[in-house]
Amino acid sequence: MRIALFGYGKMGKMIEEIAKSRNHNIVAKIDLDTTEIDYSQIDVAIDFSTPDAAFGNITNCFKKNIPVISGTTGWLQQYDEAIAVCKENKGAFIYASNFSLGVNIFFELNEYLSKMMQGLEQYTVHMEEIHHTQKLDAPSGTAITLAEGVTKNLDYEGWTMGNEPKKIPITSKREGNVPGTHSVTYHSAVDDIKIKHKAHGREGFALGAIVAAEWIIGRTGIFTMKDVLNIG
Ligand SMILES: NC(=O)C1=CN([C@@H]2O[C@H](COP(=O)(O)OP(=O)(O)OC[C@H]3O[C@@H](n4cnc5c(N)ncnc54)[C@H](OP(=O)(O)O)[C@@H]3O)[C@@H](O)[C@H]2O)C=CC1
Ligand SMILES: O=C(O)C1=N[C@H](C(=O)O)C[C@H](O)C1
Repeated sequence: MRIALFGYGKMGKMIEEIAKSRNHNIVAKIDLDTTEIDYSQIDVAIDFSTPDAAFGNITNCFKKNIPVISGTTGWLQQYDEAIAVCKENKGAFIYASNFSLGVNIFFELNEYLSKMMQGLEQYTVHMEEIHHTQKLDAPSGTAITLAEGVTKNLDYEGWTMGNEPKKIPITSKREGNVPGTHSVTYHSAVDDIKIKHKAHGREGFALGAIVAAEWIIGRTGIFTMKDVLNIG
């Protein structure tokens, strides 16, 4: 596959390493300073850039009929608009707040647990995410997906980083070089039930993005990692 990397930071570099080990070619590394892109050389675009850059990068690829794998978080207020551009151009797209196999299993576990907690009014849920200090967005995209998983089954209306009634509280911590730790806790007066995922590095995110890129070639439509991994 001829891959274009939109964003050549921590994730872009990790994806390059794993892509090469799977015999793919990196034909473009697009960063803030890039002035020209030769779209004719690209089979698939992988975007791990910034909240401000993602929408433009993704929709420009759709307009050039290039399938897109998007891992950038913090830009989802423009998600519906991006989907419209994708559909207009009969494109192919996967966005995931987290591409690792482990977190996608954790997403399923989170939904299953929230279903089990239905009717147990003595428990309240809260979430915590811990990431490195360079992270631009908070809460993490993964924490937002976890909160959305809980609201499917329990009587909460979204999430909050403060203390609002009916919303799931999310605490965001920024520490050193932490690649990503997420936990979901159900608290009662007598006990806590807690599930946790801890990434040891960025390899799992990068491998998942490449597996998604391999999978999307030749397909048209909007997909998720559930389609790619066939889990749940
Ligand atoms: N879905 C998932 O599994 C994961 C998602 N992420 C998300 O991916 C994103 C990137 O993370 P990470 O690699 O750690 O961040 P980095 O800051 O290390 O890298 C982002 C890169 O994007 C570049 N950039 C800035 N503007 C543009 C532009 N217009 N076009 C292309 N690139 C641009 C930055 O360049 P410069 O430094 O010059 O500004 C930088 O090199 C974040 O949103 C993060 O939350 C991260 C890990 C896993
Ligand atoms: O910025 C990061 O590093 C990460 N971002 C994603 C998120 O916001 O959930 C995924 C992962 O946790 C690492």
